[in-house]
Amino acid sequence: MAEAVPTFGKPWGSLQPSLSQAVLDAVASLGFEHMTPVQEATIPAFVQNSDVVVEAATGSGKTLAFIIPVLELLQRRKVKLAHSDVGAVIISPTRELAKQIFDVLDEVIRLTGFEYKPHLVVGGSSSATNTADEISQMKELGPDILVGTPGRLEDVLCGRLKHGKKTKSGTITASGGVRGRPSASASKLEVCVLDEADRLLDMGFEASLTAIFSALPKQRRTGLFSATMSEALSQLVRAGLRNPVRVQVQVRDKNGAGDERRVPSTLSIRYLVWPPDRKLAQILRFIQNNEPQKYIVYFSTCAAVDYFFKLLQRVISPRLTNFAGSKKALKEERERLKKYFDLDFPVSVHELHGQMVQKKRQATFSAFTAIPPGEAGILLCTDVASRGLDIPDVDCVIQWDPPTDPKSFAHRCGRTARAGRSGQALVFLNPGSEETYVDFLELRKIPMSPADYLWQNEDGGITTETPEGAQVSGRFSDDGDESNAVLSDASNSKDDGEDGEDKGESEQKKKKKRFSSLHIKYPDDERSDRLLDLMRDIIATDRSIYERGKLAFVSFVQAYSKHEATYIFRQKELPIIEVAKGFALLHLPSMPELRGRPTGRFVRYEIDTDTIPYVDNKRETQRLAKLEAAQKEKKEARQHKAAEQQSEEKKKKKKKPNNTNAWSEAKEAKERARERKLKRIKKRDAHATLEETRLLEKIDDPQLREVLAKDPLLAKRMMSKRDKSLQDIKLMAARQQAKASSKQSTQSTQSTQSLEEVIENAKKLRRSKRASSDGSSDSDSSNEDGWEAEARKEKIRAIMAKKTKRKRFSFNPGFSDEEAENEE
Ligand SMILES: Nc1ncnc2c1ncn2[C@@H]1O[C@H](COP(=O)(O)OP(=O)(O)OP(=O)(O)O)[C@@H](O)[C@H]1O
Repeated sequence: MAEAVPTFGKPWGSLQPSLSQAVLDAVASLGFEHMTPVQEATIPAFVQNSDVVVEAATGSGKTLAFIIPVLELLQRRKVKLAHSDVGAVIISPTRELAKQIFDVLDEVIRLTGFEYKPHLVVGGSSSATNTADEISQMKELGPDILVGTPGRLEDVLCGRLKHGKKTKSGTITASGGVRGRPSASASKLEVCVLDEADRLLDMGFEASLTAIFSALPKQRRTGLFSATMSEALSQLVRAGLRNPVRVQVQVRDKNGAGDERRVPSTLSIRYLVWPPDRKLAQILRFIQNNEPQKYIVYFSTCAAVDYFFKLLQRVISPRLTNFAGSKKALKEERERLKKYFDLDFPVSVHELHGQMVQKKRQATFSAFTAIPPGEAGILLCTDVASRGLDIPDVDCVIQWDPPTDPKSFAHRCGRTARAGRSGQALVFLNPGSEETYVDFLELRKIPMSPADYLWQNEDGGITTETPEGAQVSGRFSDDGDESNAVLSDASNSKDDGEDGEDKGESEQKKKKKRFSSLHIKYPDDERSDRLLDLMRDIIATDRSIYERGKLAFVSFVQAYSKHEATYIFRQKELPIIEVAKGFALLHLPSMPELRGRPTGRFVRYEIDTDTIPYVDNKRETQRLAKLEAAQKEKKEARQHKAAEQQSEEKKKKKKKPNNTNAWSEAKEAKERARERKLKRIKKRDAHATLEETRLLEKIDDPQLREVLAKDPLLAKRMMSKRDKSLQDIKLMAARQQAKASSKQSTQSTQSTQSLEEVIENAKKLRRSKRASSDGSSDSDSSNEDGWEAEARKEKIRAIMAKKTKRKRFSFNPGFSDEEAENEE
């Protein structure tokens, strides 16, 4: 059932089937004369035993759209519930929302006079004892309706896990688990409601929900409620609901005309595309420019909330308790701040995020809700407070940056303009691809229009007029071109050309203007810069803010990469230096995201960060003591290192002469070895000479002796016992010598000739010997030639050998082998 309905519907009494009188009286006591469209469409279907899936804008009255059917269905039961039986379960993703639903339910029950006992079942107890106490209290009470978060409801309805481990998503780990007894019985349950159902799945509660469903009877009514639906939710609908009635409430403008939208028609959403270092000044100017009202400012991380909470507390309401200095100094600081932020009404600052303990969260929520008219309040929070929270009279929602989950955008804005009241929302976008976010939301039926940039005059007054002569210095974006366009052309002419123009053309124009700001040079806002300088001065006096600032910036940059719409929020295009300036950082932290970015535009605050004190005296004393100890330790470590280095050097020095000794020793050893070798050579030479002399002495023939003396090699060969053929030569030579002595011949030549003859004869003799042994008489001239050549070679080798040092002892051991070869 999809219906297009106006903002308010029919009177409560017109509903069919009609509601019980007690319920009608209760809504009348609440001051609600008419149903809202979602109530009008949902209550009859739910009461008539249909499962329902309801999608309606924020603040449209969904809570009563399920609370009333829950009470009516329980009223229609014929059998009363036993003490331990639960008749209805309402599941919510966060504790705050569960508490809020519980409060509305409790109030309506009180007003109806029904005797149902509601009970709140949420996590957050700090100890097991507390949990045990809660369970025993619950058992004693015997509640009929449970309102809670999935994890704790699972414990109550399925039994608490005694052994084993539950994972974040509620499943039990492989080690298995043993559950205790359930604290309440759901076997008679009539109705189960899942509020912010898509969020329940987004937060990973699927396993817990499955466990809870398994403990509920199949014959029950189930209702899913949310302002946004997702594909996962459709799956859950298919799995857990039977023939559900779908209620989708479409919102049109106040006259019931125009385009369908997903946000209330009374909500005006604006965006501001400016460099991110102007956000803080814009927020303060926005507060100053309006009547006292309630603001919610959303940040993407807990650390950012924590930091800006501390900083704004100091800026907006500096007190002696959060100020390190004298009364006079505090007065002076207040005066300085007044120049940039001057209000004639009180403003309180509050924080709410998931890392705060439950008690503090609840206290903040109550304090912010209780801000009286005429006072302003700023609640800084994360998306923990984006869903379902019904804080009365929130006039404006500001988003420091768009949410990582685009679905949260409508929920954040929906904290204002609730139940027909008007409200404003403002979102800051960085120039560049983030401007596409406007079209992205338009496609999701969330229309936005551009906001005015607020300037501050020297007298402190706020204006939308760009100051005359505002300097346009440098280009903001690292990627932009050098176009001379000035932002005022785009931002301050948001309504230009709208009237009387064709819509399509106007859309084109709007888009063109938006994207043109990519290349726009932004006029300097000196007062915004001076305000940031003042913030830095403040931070430099308060260590707790300084430390939070670094964490906040790092967490912000890291969260930026987690945006689901990655094509819009590109880490590379994030103007990170301007973001750091906007966080009023004293210096840039070292982080990978800053690598390769031009950091020249960031001016480091001149301070030794060790000197930044904590305002809290006790903490500062502890820090100083720690610092001193650390410095002492550092000094000692330095001294120790220096001493180590010295001893190392000493050792090296000692080793050096040792090394020289070793080297010289080696040199000496080498020298000695060489000498020994030379000695050996000499000895061998002497021995060889002695040998030669002895051999020569054995030769009787003086001529031969003379020849052989000149050719020691030949002599050696002739004398060698191994060389039989040469022995023969010797004998032959002796015989020839004897014959020749009788003949007359010239002495010098004859002796040589006779030697040649001797050799020739020896050859002949050998040939004849071989021939006789072989039985062959063939002479072999080639053999003769080979022999001669060999003899000559031998002589040359000997001469060569003479030339070397080792001529006398280095007879080539292979020579005889070679000769033997030739012999063969
Ligand atoms: N019939 C009605 N007439 C006037 N005001 C109503 C009516 N029903 C509910 N309201 C008021 O409207 C406000 C928003 O209601 P509720 O919190 O139920 O909205 P919701 O649709 O659940 O919003 P969200 O999606 O943000 O959770 C509440 O302050 C509530 O008191």
